[in-house]
Amino acid sequence: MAKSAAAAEAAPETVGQAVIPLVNSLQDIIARLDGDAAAGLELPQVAAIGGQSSGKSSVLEALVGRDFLPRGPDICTRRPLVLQLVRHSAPEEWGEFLHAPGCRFHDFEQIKREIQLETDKEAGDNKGVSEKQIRLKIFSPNVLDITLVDLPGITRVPVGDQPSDIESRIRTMIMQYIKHPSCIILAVSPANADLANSDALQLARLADPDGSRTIGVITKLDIMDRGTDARNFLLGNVIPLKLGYVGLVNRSQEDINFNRSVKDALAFEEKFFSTLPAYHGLAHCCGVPQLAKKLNMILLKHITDMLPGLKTRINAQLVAVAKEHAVYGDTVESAAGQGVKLLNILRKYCEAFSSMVEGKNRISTDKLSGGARIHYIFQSIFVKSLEEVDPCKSITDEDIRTTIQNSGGPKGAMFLPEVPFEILVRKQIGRLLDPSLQCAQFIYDELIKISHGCLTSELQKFPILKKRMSEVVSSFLRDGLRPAETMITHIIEMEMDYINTSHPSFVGGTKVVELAKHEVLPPKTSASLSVHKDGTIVGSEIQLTGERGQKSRAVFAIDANRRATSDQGDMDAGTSLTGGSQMGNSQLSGSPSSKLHTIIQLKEPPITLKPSETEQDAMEVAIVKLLIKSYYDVVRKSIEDAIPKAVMHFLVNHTKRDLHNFLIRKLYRENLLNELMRETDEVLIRRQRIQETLEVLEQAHRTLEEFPLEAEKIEKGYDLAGHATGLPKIHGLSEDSPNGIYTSSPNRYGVHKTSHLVI
Ligand SMILES: Nc1nc2c(ncn2[C@@H]2O[C@H](COP(=O)(O)OP(=O)(O)OP(=O)(O)O)[C@@H](O)[C@H]2O)c(=O)[nH]1
Repeated sequence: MAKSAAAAEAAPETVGQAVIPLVNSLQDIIARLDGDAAAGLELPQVAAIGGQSSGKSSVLEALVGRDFLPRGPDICTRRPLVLQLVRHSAPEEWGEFLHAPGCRFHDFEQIKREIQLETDKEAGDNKGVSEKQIRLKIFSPNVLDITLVDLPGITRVPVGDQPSDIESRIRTMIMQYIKHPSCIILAVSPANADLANSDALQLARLADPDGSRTIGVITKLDIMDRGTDARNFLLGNVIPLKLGYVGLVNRSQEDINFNRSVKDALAFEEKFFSTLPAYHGLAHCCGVPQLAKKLNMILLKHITDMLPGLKTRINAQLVAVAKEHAVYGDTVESAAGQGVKLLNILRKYCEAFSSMVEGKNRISTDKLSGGARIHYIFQSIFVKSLEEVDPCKSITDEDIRTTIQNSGGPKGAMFLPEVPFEILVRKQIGRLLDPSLQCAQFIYDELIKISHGCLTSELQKFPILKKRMSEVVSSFLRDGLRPAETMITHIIEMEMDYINTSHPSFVGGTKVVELAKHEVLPPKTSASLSVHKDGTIVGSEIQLTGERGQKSRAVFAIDANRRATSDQGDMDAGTSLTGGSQMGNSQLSGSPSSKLHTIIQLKEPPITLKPSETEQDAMEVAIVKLLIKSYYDVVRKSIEDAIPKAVMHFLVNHTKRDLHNFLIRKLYRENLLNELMRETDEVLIRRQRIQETLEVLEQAHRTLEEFPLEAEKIEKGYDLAGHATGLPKIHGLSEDSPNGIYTSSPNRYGVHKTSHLVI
C-alpha cells in the first residue's frame, strides 16, 4: 500500500486511535487512586503466558521493538512485569518505574538491570518467584499505547529457592491476571515442543473457555525439527482458536549473546517467512507486525465494549467521593464564618433531634426508632407492666386482718373501717413510684440515643465540637430528667395523700359487701360476681355500678370480742398487733373477788401477737381486698395517663423546645469558637486526600467525556473475523510501522494490502 493511501485511510481511524490513549490515561489515573477507589476498574491488558523459556519476554520485546527485558535459557521472569507503552511526540525514549517515580531510564540496558535488581530484591537471587508486580512505563514516539504483562513461566520442577508447590503457585498467579474478562491472553507456545500439549493453551482455556480473548502465539518456528512445520497449527487445524494464531521467529540465545539488533531480527523473521514454502500464503498469521495488528484490533473492540460500564463506575465513584468531599467542605478561616458554621451545625442538630422524635426523618423499615421507641416504652412497657400488677399480690390475708385490728385500737373495730383500706392501698400506690421513675429513665436513655444519632456527618470535621456538644446535650437531658422525676414523685404522692373513695369508678359501700359475701360465704347464692375495670360489678343475679358520694365505711359490725391468739411469738413485727389492739385482746381470767383468795396470775403477753381467724375475718379481708383492687385500678389508670404526660412535658418536649437555645448559650461564645471549630490533623489529611481523589476522578470523568465513543464507528473499520470488510484498519500501523510498534522499521510483507485475518 502506498503511503498516500495509508494516509487517506488514517482519517476514519482517528476515533479508534483515541481509544487506546484513553485507556492508558485512565490506567494512570486509576493507579493514583487507592485500592477502594480503583476496585472494579479493570482495564484491558495483554498478558503473555506460557511455559518457562517459551519466549514470552521475547514476544513482548519484539512488540515493543526494543531490547530491554531480561531473557535467557534459565528462568528470567520471576515477578509479573506490567509494561505500559506510552506513545508521545518528543523524539526521546525512556523508561520509568513506578517504584522510582520521576527517575527516567534512557538506557534500555539499565532498564534491564533495574528489572533484575528489583526482581532479586523481592524474590531473592536464587530463582525464587514473587507475585509482587514491577510496573514499568516506556515513553516513546515509536510505540502504540498498550499495556503488556510479562508473567513468570509455568514450571514443573522446583529449582533453587522455589517451593515444592511452585507449579501451582505460578498457575494461580497467572490465573489472577488472565481470569479477568478484560485481559487479552497471549498464549505463547514454543514450536519446538509438543504444541498439542501446550501449557499456555491449557491455562488460557481455563480462563477463557470460549476463546474470545486468547491469541495463540507460536515462537521458535526457526528451530523446529527438520521436516516439520507449524502450518497446520497456525491455521487452527490442531487446536482451533477464535482469534487464531500468529507464528514468530524471535532472537535466539546466540543472537542475544551477539547483540543482534531488533531491526536485524525483524529482517531475519521476514526473510524466514518469505522463503520457507511451508508458510507461504500465511502472511496474515506470521510475524511480529501481524501480532501487533491483531492485538490492537482486539484491544480496541474490547475497550469499546467495556467503556460504558467503566463510565458508570467512575461516575458512581465520583458521586460518592463528591459527597464525602462536601462533608469536609472548605476550611473556614474567619471568626464570623466559623460562627455562622457553628450556628448552622447547632440548628441542624436540633432539627434532626426533633425530626427523630417526631418520626419525620428517614424512616427505618427494620426496627423501631426515635419517637416510635418512646411510644413503645410508654405503652408496651410501662402501661403494660402496670396492667399486669396484681394489687393484692404482696398483701397477705393476715396482713389485712392485722391492719384492721390495729386500726381499731383498744376498742376493737366496730365497723369496717376505711383506715385499714387506706393504709394498705396507699402502700400499694407507693409501689407505683419505682416503675414510673424507671419509665422516665428509659425515655432519658432513648433521648441520649437519639442525640447520638443526630450528630451529623459534618461534625466529623470538628471532633472537639462534637465532644462538647455531646456533653452539653447530656447535661441538658440530665437536667430535664430531674424535674420529670420530681413531677412523677409528686403525682404518686398526691395519689397517696388523698384516697378519693368518691371517685366514680371506685366500687365501695354495700356493693363491695355483696361481692365479698359471694366470695366468702358458702355458696347459698350461686351468683358469681366480679368487678370490671370500669367499676361495674357483674354477676348473674346482681349488677351494681359505682356510686358517687357513697362512702365505703360502717357497713359491717365487727365482733368486739375478737380474740387474739397470744402464743405466736415468732411473727413478723410489721404485721403484728400493736398498742391498744394488744390491750383489747388481753385475756382476763377470774373475777375481782378471787383476789381475796389465791392470786390469779395473768399470762405475760408475748412480744408479738397475731389475730385469730373467723368467718367474719374472712369477710372483712375479702372486702378490703376488693376495695384495694377497685381503688388501685382507679389510680393505675390515672398514673398510666399522667406519667407519660409528665415525661413528655418535662423531658421530651422540653428538649425539643429548649435544647437549641441551651446549646447556643453554652457553645456559641467568641472565646470558644476557635477551639470548637478546630479541625484535627486527621481531618486535614483526610480532606486533602479526598480532594485529590476527587480531582483524579473528575479527570477520569472528563477524559471519558472527551472521547465520544461510538462503537459502531470504531468497529466499522475493523473486522476481527476478517471476511467481509477485507482490510482491517489498524491504528498506529502504517507503512512506516509494519510491526505496529516501532514506526521506524522497514516495510515487510505488505499485509495491509492482502491480509484477511482468519480468526
Ligand atoms: N531460536 C529462537 N530462540 C528463541 C525464540 N524466542 C525465544 N528464544 C530464546 O528462548 C529463550 C527464552 O526466551 P525468553 O523470551 O526469555 O522466554 P520466557 O518465556 O520469557 O522465559 P521465562 O520468563 O524465563 O519463562 C531465550 O534464550 C531466547 O533467546 C525464537 O523464536 N527462536
